[in-house]
Amino acid sequence: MTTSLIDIADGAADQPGRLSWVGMEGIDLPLQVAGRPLAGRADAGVSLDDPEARGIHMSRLYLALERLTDRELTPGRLNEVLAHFLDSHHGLSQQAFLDLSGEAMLRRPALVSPLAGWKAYPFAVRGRLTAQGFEARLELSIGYSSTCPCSAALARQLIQERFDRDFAEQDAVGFRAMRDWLGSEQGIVATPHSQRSQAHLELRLAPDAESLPVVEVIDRVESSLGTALQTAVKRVDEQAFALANGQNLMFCEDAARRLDRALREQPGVAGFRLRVVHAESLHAHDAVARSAWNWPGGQAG
Ligand SMILES: Nc1nc2c(ncn2[C@@H]2O[C@H](COP(=O)(O)OP(=O)(O)OP(=O)(O)O)[C@@H](O)[C@H]2O)c(=O)[nH]1
Repeated sequence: MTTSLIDIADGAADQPGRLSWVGMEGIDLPLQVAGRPLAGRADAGVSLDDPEARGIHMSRLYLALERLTDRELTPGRLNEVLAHFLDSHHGLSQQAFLDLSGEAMLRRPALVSPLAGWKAYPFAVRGRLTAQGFEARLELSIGYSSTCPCSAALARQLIQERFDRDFAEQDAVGFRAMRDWLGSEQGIVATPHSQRSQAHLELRLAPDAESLPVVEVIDRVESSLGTALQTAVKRVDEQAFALANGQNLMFCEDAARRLDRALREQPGVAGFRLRVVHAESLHAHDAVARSAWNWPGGQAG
């Protein structure tokens, strides 16, 4: 004889009331993003709109996540799972939520040498299914290098002053002497400071977006900044990186404006909010700039 298991979640609530979100946070979930498997995390929930119901059915949400594990993550698949959340909570819930996060691994080529290496890009995908329909957001954090334009100008000024001192006595400076001086630490007396910086993006995906534009956005951001963090590096790559930094001197305002312009043209993106953080080596606090376009409330903050 089998005993039927008591199910108190099916009973009435001690204290009736609606809840805006009920579910589970921090579920381990293998995902596939940018063509590769990764260790992901999921926060899955629904609203509890029946004020009398004691609880939702956590296991139904948990089991629905399984269909995300063996295929590339797409907005369509996110929508499917959210629809399943609501179908399995008919009469209880009218809104479904699913946040997925992890680190996308991309292989990035060196600047000059034929080498390549791996870079991890933290991401989150946030899906909502409500009476207004399906909405998906993609969040990405992308590291880059920024060299301070003010520091670069001040360093150039010091180099000029050093030049004045070293060559003031001479009417004409010979090519060879000048060349040697430019190649010496005694001549190039100062260098500008640069910092490892981060662009944090929140993107509203267009309703017709068929895929997550993870690689496309990362490529666009890195090419618009010009100073992507490198992976495998030989000296020839390091020299190219030094040139790229010198040709792309950036305050945080410059970086934010570049990204704002680049992301407005990104197919599949209907709006965004961005924040760039320059972890200054000049001082112990960060320089930060924010921007937003087609963002609910117009908020950049
Ligand atoms: N609703 C709810 N369930 C919880 C919570 N903490 C743990 N659970 C457990 O989650 C398990 C799964 O719940 P259900 O999905 O309702 O499981 P079930 O009744 O076997 O499955 P169904 O027949 O599909 O409803 C139960 O054993 C609950 O006790 C909680 O805070 N709220």
